[in-house]
Amino acid sequence: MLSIRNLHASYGMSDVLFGVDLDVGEGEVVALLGRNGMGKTTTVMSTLGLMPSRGEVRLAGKRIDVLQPFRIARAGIGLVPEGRRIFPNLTVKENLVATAENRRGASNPWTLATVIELFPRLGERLGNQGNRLSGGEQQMVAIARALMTNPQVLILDEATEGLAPLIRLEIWQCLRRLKSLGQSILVIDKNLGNLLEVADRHCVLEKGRVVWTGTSAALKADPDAQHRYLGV
Ligand SMILES: Nc1ncnc2c1ncn2[C@@H]1O[C@H](COP(=O)(O)OP(=O)(O)OP(=O)(O)O)[C@@H](O)[C@H]1O
Repeated sequence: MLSIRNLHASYGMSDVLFGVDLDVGEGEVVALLGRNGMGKTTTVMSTLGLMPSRGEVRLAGKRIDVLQPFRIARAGIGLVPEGRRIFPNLTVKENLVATAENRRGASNPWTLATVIELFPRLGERLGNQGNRLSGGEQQMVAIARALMTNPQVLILDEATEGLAPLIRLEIWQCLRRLKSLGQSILVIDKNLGNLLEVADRHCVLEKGRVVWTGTSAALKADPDAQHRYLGV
């Protein structure tokens, strides 16, 4: 579904990614792992055309690295960004409908009604402004907003960062539900235990290079790699 080849990126003179290859198959959940500063967010930003980069990025077989950033998003990538970035002065409902679309004509598209079914709490908060929500509620809005673009691939950068334990559980449960519905997902998070349980495959970055890829079972069975690359 999403295929990234030989991705290079830099901030000014400083090179940060050195030929990253990454695949998310249809209906697959892939975790992008690595310690702080290894290039995870940069990979996401480059994939979305939000920073200068080079390499080949395909979505459902079509080159998207040649497109303008807003067209990349419209091509079918839904981003839940680090820090959520919901519109603070819009209500929950306005946040959700602002970018909603079903461009590819999904037969069972996400709508306001179905995202509220996924996150009932949002149904009670529809009229609240974004800046009056808890961190967990903001993350639910960010996920629901991305889903309402009916993306081919959903990308979550720091899926549960800074959230209360119970809300984290809800977010992991939501990801399991999305997986069961066949949603392709690329997820970044610090909680390896949850990622091992939810993700099908893992891709580990170290200093802007992919140093390990494999299934959850393979990563579980490789404490050496966990220790070396993730400091576990
Ligand atoms: N705006 C920036 N300007 C210059 N260098 C940056 C900038 N953002 C990130 N970097 C550098 O790029 C490298 C990769 O950062 P990136 O944010 O992609 O890492 P990450 O794996 O997502 O880490 P984290 O878990 O801390 O978010 C780091 O060395 C970081 O210092």
